[in-house]
Amino acid sequence: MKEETVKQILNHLFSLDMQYFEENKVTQISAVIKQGANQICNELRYSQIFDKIDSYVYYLGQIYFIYTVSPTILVSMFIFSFISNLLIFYFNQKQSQILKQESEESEFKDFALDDILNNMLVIKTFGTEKREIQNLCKTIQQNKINTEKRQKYQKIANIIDNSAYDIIKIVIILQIFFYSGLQEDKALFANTLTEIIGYSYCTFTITNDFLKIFKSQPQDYYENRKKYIGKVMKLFEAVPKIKQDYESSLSETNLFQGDITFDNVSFSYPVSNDHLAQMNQQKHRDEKQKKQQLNNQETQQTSQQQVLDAAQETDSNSTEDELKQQEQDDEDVLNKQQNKQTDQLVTKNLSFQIKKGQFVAFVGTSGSGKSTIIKLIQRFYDVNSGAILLDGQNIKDVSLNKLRKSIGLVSQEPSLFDNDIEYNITYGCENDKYTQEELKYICDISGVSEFVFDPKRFPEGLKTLVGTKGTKLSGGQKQRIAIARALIKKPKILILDEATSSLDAESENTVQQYIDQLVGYKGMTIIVVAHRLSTIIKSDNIFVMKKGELKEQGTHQQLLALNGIYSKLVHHQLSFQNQEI
Ligand SMILES: Nc1ncnc2c1ncn2[C@@H]1O[C@H](COP(=O)(O)OP(=O)(O)OP(=O)(O)O)[C@@H](O)[C@H]1O
Repeated sequence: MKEETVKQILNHLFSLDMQYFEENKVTQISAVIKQGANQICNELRYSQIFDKIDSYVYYLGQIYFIYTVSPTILVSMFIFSFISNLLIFYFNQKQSQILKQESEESEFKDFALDDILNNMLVIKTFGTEKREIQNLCKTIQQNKINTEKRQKYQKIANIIDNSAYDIIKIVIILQIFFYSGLQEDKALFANTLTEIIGYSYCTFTITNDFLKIFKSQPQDYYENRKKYIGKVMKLFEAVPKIKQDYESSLSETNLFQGDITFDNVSFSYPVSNDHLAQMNQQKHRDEKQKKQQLNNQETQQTSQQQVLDAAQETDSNSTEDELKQQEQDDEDVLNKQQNKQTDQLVTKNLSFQIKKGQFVAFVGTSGSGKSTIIKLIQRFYDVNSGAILLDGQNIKDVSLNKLRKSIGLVSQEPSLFDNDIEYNITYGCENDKYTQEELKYICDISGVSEFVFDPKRFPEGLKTLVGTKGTKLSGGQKQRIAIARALIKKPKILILDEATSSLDAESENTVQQYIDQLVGYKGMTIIVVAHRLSTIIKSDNIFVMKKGELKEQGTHQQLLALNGIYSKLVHHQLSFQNQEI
């Protein structure tokens, strides 16, 4: 049941576009899935209460019997059952309030722990181990206090639960003795004693179930439901702006050939929910300030000139009208911005062409939009205006699967799966469709063979486990595995997004040599985003970006001769390197 729920959630997650994952923390999504799946399963179990209809029919018979013997006994049984159940629910409620807090804290503790593990390097560099331990201990301590409190309430609820049933029995016995004193047929009355005591559980169970539906437990239950299932439902409310079609399969011949055209492309990032929330908060703060100012203004005006009251009132009314109008305008702007883009264009009227088999590079200052262009080519986002064409087809009109299968990406910090090297390299091969010769060849051209087949350092060869996020490998090794992983899927376009910029000079040189050898490989188009200009000197075309605009383009020599932005960048880097030396 749980697997099915998790599967449905994951299916939905995979249907969402990259924007969702750029806006939401991975750890939070993971917690929602885990807790939400549990709650959904509980809900399904809870609905089994309605399966008890049979038992209720049976209880009704028992109630009727007690009623015929003595309605007073029946009423007193209900009253006692009701009171004791209320008490039990009260303590259960207390318990679950704390449980809720406890689970929030434990969720927070998990995030804190994840954060520590993900930032181990930063913590060690800054020497903040002690502070991290103290912070985590504080959370754990608070968690412990709440657990103790919850256990106390649990004990009280258990005591009442156990004794309530006995108290009801005593009450029945006392009442029957009282009645038997009045009844003539004492023997008959005594006979019913055992039967009524035997039936006493029915009022207890009925009131308990009744309260479960209408009183505190369902409330707590729905609280939790709101908390976790609500979040899961919210997750299901998220709709992809770009439909994902990861299920369709394609043959290699159907892939794009690698001609890319940007035709007057302008783009700005969509407004994120966080940003919207911030804007809302700012809007409320501004409103408050305006109202305060308006009040001050009114008080001042009244005390200064009473004669002009009437005229002033008109004025202040008009100010109020203006304020209302302003508020309305603000709201309109906010509404318009929902599901819309920010005003800040990240690329502006961008037009260029990349021909099949070319080796091109994007350079420019930080924030000039280079990585955004890469995201747009992969259609992680849709453009505001203009069009991106692949082999002459607008990418909006083609299958996303075909687009993504045609592209191999190597990013700055490639993420590897906690498995062996072979698994990571062949990750993109559908149904393990690859031969050992193919794998060996890919390892050779990507530079993986250079280290992986060294029996001293890698006795397990391709079966060497890489560790979580590839921690057992160096940056250069990880990068070469990422290149091999991209190449084995035979992409028509290979994108290297600052693939070597986080490496040291030596590793960068090694990786760069292998990248250089790939130029012209099977007519593959190679797009490089580079900071170090020495790595792109041989490219067929260099696009120079500044503040989202394409300022220059040409070969290294042509751009140097132009003596423009590129030439300045080159000289800047050269003087910087000389200084370093
Ligand atoms: N997911 C995002 N949401 C909103 N704005 C973004 C997002 N990603 C990037 N930006 C903004 O878009 C602009 C261009 O960023 P981009 O990453 O494309 O630049 P870049 O040239 O690749 O920079 P760098 O060389 O530093 O990596 C920047 O102003 C950046 O703040």
